[in-house]
Amino acid sequence: EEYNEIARHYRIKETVGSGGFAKVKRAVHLPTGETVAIKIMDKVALGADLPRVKTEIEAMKNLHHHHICRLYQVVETSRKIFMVLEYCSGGELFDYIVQRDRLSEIESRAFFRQIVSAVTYMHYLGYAHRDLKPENLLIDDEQNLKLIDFGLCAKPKGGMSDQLYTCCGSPAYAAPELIAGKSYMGNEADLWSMGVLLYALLNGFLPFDDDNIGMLYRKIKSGKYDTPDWLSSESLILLKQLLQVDPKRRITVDELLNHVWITKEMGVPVEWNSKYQTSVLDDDVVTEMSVHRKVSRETMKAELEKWNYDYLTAAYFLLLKKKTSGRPVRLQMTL
Ligand SMILES: COc1cccc(Nc2ncc(-c3ccc(C(=O)NCC(=O)Nc4ccccc4)cc3)c(OCC3CCNCC3)n2)c1
Repeated sequence: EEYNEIARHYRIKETVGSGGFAKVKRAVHLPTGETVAIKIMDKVALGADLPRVKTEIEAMKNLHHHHICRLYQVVETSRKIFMVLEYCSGGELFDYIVQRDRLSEIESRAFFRQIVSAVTYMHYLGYAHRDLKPENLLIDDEQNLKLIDFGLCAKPKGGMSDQLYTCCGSPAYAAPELIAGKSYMGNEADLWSMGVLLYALLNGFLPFDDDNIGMLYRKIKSGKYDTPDWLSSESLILLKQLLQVDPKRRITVDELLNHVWITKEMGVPVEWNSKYQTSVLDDDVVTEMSVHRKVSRETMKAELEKWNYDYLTAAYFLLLKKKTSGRPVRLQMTL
């Protein structure tokens, strides 16, 4: 009976992944036919971590970016929290790299620019991610990356490093100042993780790796890593600026946006502003929904502008997604 409300509008399919507190299932939004991901969390299992989920949900309501996984709807029952999220049909960037051994500099640059766009957007809104790694970067059906935070680690800037031990998995992407237990700036730590990510894209393996956690920490703090001969000199320069052990000497997002490696063959700096403008409601979608619900456009607009993240918000975002993908803006069965 916990699934009744969610089952009214979604047909639940297979599990696509599970992590500490959550299980993620693929599902179909029945009124639009669109595929979504539903993250299911058990409130009892979450225990003291329940407030973190609420924080994350509020954060996601403010994070509207084409390279950040979108939240469509939240359903809370007595024992469960369901987050209806954007589904990425290409799976994890991690698997994509593993399948190809390593990516070319051209493909690495295309992906890395999207990561820079999403992270810069977050930082400008005052958020740090703290768990940037290929498992938290998903590929959508247009080969675009979508940043997620599966481990409930996204926190507003600044924070204690105990977050790392309690919620973030492998420290292979963690900045030296973070694992040293010092207080640290979330955005500086994100820049380090982006260095580890770029290294993983270009090489197909990690700059700092060891089965022994103590050895791994020593390698991270040393800041020394192998430089295979396929790396270009510009790649080496950028990696050196990102994987700077001293956070105060590390490159900043502003310097990253138009870095010579980032703009090479692209000609333009990274555009980090969001392509989504949620302030103005889309007329076609409002029309389809008001006709379907047999209410006036004004009534439907007023309802949508509450942004309750209920089934109306989900229908709106999913119809809008259909429209931008060139599919008909049509609602099927009763909404
Ligand atoms: C094709 O085969 C496949 C194979 C695999 C996956 C897919 N697709 C597919 N699509 C969508 C998801 C998903 C999206 C968002 C969230 C989430 O937790 N959002 C919350 C969120 O993003 N906060 C946030 C973001 C930025 C800043 C602040 C907060 C959770 C899951 C998924 O998950 C599967 C997991 C499995 C374990 N590793 C991580 C992904 N998988 C498809």
